[in-house]
This record gives sequence, structure tokens and C-alpha cells, in this order.
Amino acid sequence: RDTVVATPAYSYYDKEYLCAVKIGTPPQTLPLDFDTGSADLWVFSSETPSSSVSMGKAIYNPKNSSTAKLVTGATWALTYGDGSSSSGDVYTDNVTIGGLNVAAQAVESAQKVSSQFAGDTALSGLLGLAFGTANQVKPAVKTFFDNIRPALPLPIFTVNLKKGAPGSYNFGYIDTTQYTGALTYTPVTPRYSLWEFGISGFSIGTAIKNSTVIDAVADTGTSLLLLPLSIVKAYYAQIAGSSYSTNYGAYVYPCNITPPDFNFYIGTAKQVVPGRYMNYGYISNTQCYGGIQSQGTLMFSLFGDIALKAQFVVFDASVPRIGWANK
Ligand SMILES: O=C(Cc1ccccc1)Nn1cnc2ccccc21
Repeated sequence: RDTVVATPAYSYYDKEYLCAVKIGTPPQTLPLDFDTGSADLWVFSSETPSSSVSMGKAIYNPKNSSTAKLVTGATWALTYGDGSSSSGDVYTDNVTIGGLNVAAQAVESAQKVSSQFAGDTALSGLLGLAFGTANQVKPAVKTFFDNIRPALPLPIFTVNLKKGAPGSYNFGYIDTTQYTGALTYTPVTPRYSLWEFGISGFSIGTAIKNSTVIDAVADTGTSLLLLPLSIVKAYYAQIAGSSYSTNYGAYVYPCNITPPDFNFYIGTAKQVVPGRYMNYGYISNTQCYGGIQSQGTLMFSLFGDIALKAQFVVFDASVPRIGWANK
């Protein structure tokens, strides 16, 4: 069993949450973005063009690790939903998270990163926690979770992200002090190798439940809560002075207004995302960027950090299923 602290980067926005991961011998510690929306462990490294490595960023240098081994011929390339991308070659090395150690974990070394990653001064890479079938290494390699899963008391990890404060990822056990009320589970369909689940309905503020099944993905690698446009419009209709900004391509609202809660239902259980969690940052001293935005043409909704930070979530690979609790 193991717990690792998840620290929000880019204070106020909680743009992403980073966890310290030790790679190599002697250990090189890198802050990685644990990402349930992808399945590759990739890092900025000594092979990443220095023009793409912001000052002070921790990188992985396999030459400084006595346990690093190049995986001959293996390559990887990733493109994420926002168009960001990275690619490179692959090493195996010792990877330790909290107290959990994998001896020959595939560590994907970035030889190219897109501008979004080059401009991110906080993270040194991603650690994918989606299903292994989404791994993009050719030939495929195992995720960290798939490697440690046999050693865990339970084949699960839990996500307890917080608003503006460090939370935690726990592996192999449920810390019942991290949530209130009941945990409600619902099946996961790994159709796209993602943690995809169905919500039975939603409500805005104190309104009654709108019973409609919505297909969603729990994605710690996405910052926002992306929903069908009809729901997004109904949500901002409740905020006087809000509007769709063509400039930002997003809904914005007056910062001095606390938006309504967004509630979603797992079975009959009501899961609450408080309105005070909806501020994704100031774009002027009066206008704020809404945490709820449209999922556009995506074939599912994305429950990213805006929603996850209000919940305690169990990612259970045994069924698979996902459990939600308020906190
Ligand atoms: O890419 C996405 C959103 C997404 C779109 C379509 C299918 C599945 C997920 N999240 N994400 C997950 N990790 C990321 C890393 C960078 C940018 C976005 C990232």
C-alpha cells in the first residue's frame, strides 16, 4: 500500500497536479502529472532539446543511472486531446512512487515536445494511469500501475485532489478518512482504454435532477469539466453577466459572482461540484474563466480536475469500476 502527495501547480488555477517520482540509481526525482486520461510514462530528459526545457526543470538523464537500459528499437509518439504532443525513445529503469518500486519500468524519454509542454515550467512529464491498451510505445510496454498491481492488496488506486492544496494518490487501499458519506460505484467500459463511465443525470444549483445518461471519462490530465453544450448553456444561463468569449473560446463570468453548484448522479447518489470550485482563473480583474466548458465534438464528457478536486474517486481495475464520494 502506498500514498503519494499530489501538489497543485499554477496556484489559483490548479492547472495540473504533480507527484514526485524517483527514477534511476541513484534516484533522480521528477514532478510528474499523474494522468488517468493516458497510459504512457514519459519524461523530459537529457535527450530533450534544451530550447524546450525551461530553466530549473528536473530532467531524467539515463547516463547518470546505473540501472538505466535502452530498449533497443522502441519508440513512442503521443498527441493529446488539446493538440499537445511528445515523442522519443524508451529506457527501462527503477521507478519508485511513495514506497512502491518497479525495477524495470519503461520510462519514455522525450526527444520532441510540443510548445504546450515546453511552456509548462512545472511538470517534468506524465505518468499515465489509463488502461495499458492505450500505451503508445511500439512495441507496447506496461504502465506503472499494471506493473505494481500484482503487489497491491487491492487492484485499485484512489484520487483525492484538492482545491488549492496538496491531495494524494493512494495505491492498493482506500483511506476512508478521505471522504464523507457513501462511496457509490458504477461500471467502467474501457472502450477507448479510458476510465469511461455513465452518470444517470445532473442538476444545476438547487434545481431538480435532470435524468439523462451521460457518457463521461474521469481524466486527471484534463484541468476542466467538459460537458455537452446544452448543459453548459443551461449552466451559464444561471449566472447573470456570463457570456461566451470568442476571444478565449470559452464561457466567462463576473468574478464577484459565485456560480451555482454542478451536481451529477452516480446511480441515485448526488455528487456535488461546489460553485466556488468553478473559478479557473482571472482573465481580467472582473472576468473569470469558467471551470465548466463545452466538450465540443468529443464523444464523451470529460470529468477533469474541476470535478475531481471536489470528490474522492476509486479507480478499481478489478471489474473495472469507478467509485465516487463527496468529501
Ligand atoms: O487529452 C485530454 C482530453 C481528452 C480528449 C480526448 C480523449 C481523451 C482525453 N486530456 N489529457 C490527458 N492528458 C493530457 C495531457 C496534456 C493535454 C491534455 C491531456
